[in-house]
Amino acid sequence: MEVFSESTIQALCLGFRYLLLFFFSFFFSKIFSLFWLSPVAVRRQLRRSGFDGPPPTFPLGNLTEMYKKVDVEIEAPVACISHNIHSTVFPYFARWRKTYGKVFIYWLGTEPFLYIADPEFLKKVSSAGLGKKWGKPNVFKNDRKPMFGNGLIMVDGDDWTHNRHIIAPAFSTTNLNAMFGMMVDSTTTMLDGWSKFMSMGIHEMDVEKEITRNAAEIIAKTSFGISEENGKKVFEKLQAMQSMLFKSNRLVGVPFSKILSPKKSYKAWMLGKEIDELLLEIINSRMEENSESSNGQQDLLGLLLARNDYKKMKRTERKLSSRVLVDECKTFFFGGHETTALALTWTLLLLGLYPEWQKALREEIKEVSGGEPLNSDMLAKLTKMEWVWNEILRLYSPAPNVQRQAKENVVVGEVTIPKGTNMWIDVVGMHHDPTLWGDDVNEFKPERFKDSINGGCKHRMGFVPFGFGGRICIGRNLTLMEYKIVLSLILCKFSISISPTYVHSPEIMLSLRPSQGVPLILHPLE
Ligand code: HEM
Repeated sequence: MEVFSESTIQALCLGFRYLLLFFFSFFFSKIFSLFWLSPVAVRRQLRRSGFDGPPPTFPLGNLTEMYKKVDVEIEAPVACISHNIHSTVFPYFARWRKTYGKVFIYWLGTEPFLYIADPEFLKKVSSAGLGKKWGKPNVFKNDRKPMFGNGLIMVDGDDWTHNRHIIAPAFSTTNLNAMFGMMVDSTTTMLDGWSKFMSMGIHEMDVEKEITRNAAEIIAKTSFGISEENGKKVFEKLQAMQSMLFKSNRLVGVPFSKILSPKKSYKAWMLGKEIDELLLEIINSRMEENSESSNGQQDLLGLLLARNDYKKMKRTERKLSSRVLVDECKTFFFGGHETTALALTWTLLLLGLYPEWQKALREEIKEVSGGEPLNSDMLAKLTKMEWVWNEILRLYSPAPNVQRQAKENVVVGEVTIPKGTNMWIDVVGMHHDPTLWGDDVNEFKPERFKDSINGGCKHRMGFVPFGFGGRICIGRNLTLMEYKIVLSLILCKFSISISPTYVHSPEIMLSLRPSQGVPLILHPLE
């Protein structure tokens, strides 16, 4: 018996075809609108507001020009080290600035970015961005997910306010002082290793590697109470992921770019998963113990876990999920060691280059400590060291840029920045701008910070190594303390000079790093 007549079946097939056609048209029109029409509308609006920039192509935006190979002259070692690094690390920005000025639009794929190297404009943006108008760019949240997840550095809105409020007490003076001993111990162990090498006649070493490992150990112990062995595992995997995600040019902002490099995306995802599992194990065992760290003070993980204790929670508060806990740990593990290690590494390089400053710092340490072991009160008196610290953060800012995204239309002075527009604040560009700092902008002159916390910069927003506004770096006091401890201990034990094998070629790999390491020659002091 026939259930459907032939004509009914034909009508059903036709209907199905129309449905499919409708579905595909709808899907493609959505994609077209999302990745083409909306960006074009944003571009028109920005141009109407007076922002120009290099013309983008679809779907790469300006990536082709950004990734164009430039003949970077690997600088001659040591004798010709120049601190004029902006056009080396951001050649495309240096080029575009000549044509379009210090504020212009460029495109990462189909994502509009407002490039900013004008502190006055940044000031206006910053004061217009109170509340929740500015957040972190979705394109980076997605791209850097395996690295930071929804940790403090990436999260926005109420979640950011909530998490920052919980985390801030971990950086109180009491907690920082309690970390002092651990920082000294880790560093002393590292330096004992250096002394052993020297007793075997080995005087040259790549200090970047050593300092980075030490900084990772310090953050693992002080913030999470993690054993050296577990800390090392997390550290190695994070390093592998960083190199995978940021070492080569990628199609950030290009629609479906992850599908275009499936192997890389899969590897990054796998590494992210392995780190998450390791951290989850650590979190669970801390939960079983007690939310207090072993030495009685509340470290970062202790605070996060205590916050999750039902007995201490307010009725309106939400519990932090395991996902959030893992993401915060990842964020702090990475953010907490890499930048500090780089600041120290660049410092050692420059102290090798300017022995008069090495001598001045050594004398200051001697004067402040009177030959006694360092303590936290002494650190505050190391003022010349603080000038050097600031000058390093100016010339070789470990965080070379800061980004934001307009979460709604934002009025900045006379212009409206449309919702969805990203901002790229070129920290290196501002720190090397002669109109802000004078003709000696590319010289190493720590004394410029002697009488001014801004180093004599003509605009207070021209020096922003730790970002600005409410989202200023939460770890800035911790990092300065670690910097002073590690540097003091090194300078008291060794003299530093630069190895003739050193090649000066700073590169951006998320942070600003020496691409070929920093081989130094060390000698024990009498
Ligand atoms: C020389 C060392 C450091 C530099 C140059 C540095 C730089 C920065 C910058 C520029 C920002 C602002 C990012 C933005 O606004 O988008 C930031 C935020 C942050 N930093 Fe640091 N940082 C350093 C050390 C540290 C340390 C030691 C930690 C942790 C122990 C840390 C944790 C964070 C976190 C969690 C944020 C996000 C804060 C928020 O959005 O509320 N940083 N850092």
